[in-house]
Amino acid sequence: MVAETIDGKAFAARLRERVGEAAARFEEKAGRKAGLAVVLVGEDPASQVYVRSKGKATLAASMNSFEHRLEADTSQDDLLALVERLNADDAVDGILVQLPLPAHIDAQAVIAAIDPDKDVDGFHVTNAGRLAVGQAGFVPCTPMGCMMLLTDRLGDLSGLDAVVIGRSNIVGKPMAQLLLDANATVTIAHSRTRDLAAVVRRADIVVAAVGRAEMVKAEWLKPGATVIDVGINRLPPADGEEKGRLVGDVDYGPASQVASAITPVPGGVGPMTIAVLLRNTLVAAHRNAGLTAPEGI
Ligand SMILES: Nc1nc(=O)c2c([nH]1)NC[C@@H]1CN(c3ccc(C(=O)N[C@@H](CCC(=O)O)C(=O)O)cc3)C=[N+]21
Repeated sequence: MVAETIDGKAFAARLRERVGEAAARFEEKAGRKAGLAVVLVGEDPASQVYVRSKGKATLAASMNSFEHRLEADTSQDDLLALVERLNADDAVDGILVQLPLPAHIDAQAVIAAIDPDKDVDGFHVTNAGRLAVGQAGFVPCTPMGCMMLLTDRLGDLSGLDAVVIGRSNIVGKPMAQLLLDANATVTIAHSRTRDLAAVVRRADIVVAAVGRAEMVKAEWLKPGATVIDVGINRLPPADGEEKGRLVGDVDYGPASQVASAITPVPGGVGPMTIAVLLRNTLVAAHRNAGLTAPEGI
């Protein structure tokens, strides 16, 4: 079997297009643009790349982008004060504080300071709680993007066996909850799981979110499984390369001979994360303006 590639990049481009059209209609109705504030502390090169691409995508979708770049030695109090200003700013519908933060800052305290109704990352405990009990709120962008790719590909997920590898608050746990809400039978595997290969072998759906390059092997997969690879890992440079290749958590080449469909890295889940962030921001804008968010974005 040769797996079909799930083109997250193309799917995300279509989603951004729809969000952009809806954002233009929002501007007509509300008399202002939707706005996303992104806060970056320090100079981590990878974070700078992400922040730049988020800013570009936000402007391209007819929304305002407010970028706040702070020195690496910014105090927690100064960062909290900025978050408070953004909470109070009516032009700001969504707030994203880029993670990871420098070690001297308590990331949980910063996330807790964000108004839950501007928390377009869905990281605030209020939104985690809303997801856990089935109330409307913001769902973390990466798992939401994975769900869109899965339902687009498979339709109804009822009764399917899903294995999520990884239990982070940002991806693994919310991913498992979304799959459960879609009536899949969900297993969360992690570093202490005994016989991971046997657990993965049962799965119709495998979501890999461990952050270890090419860890999930083709031999572990059930033939015909649908594989969503959340990992983005940079390999050490090979001979003659300046930078190492980007690879996922799944050993893509061999796995694509066993799976029926698989997301590539890059071009899979990553672009979906940004597209869902824009969607969440537009939903926040409608709520903040007292308007109902359109269906189907
Ligand atoms: N508060 C917060 N929210 C986040 O959502 C958040 C964050 N902090 N910190 C960093 C991670 C990482 N992240 C990515 C988003 C898009 C791609 C993406 O579009 N990747 C492309 C290109 C990869 C490349 O070439 O570097 C791809 O996979 O095809 C990747 C990674 C969001 N994050």
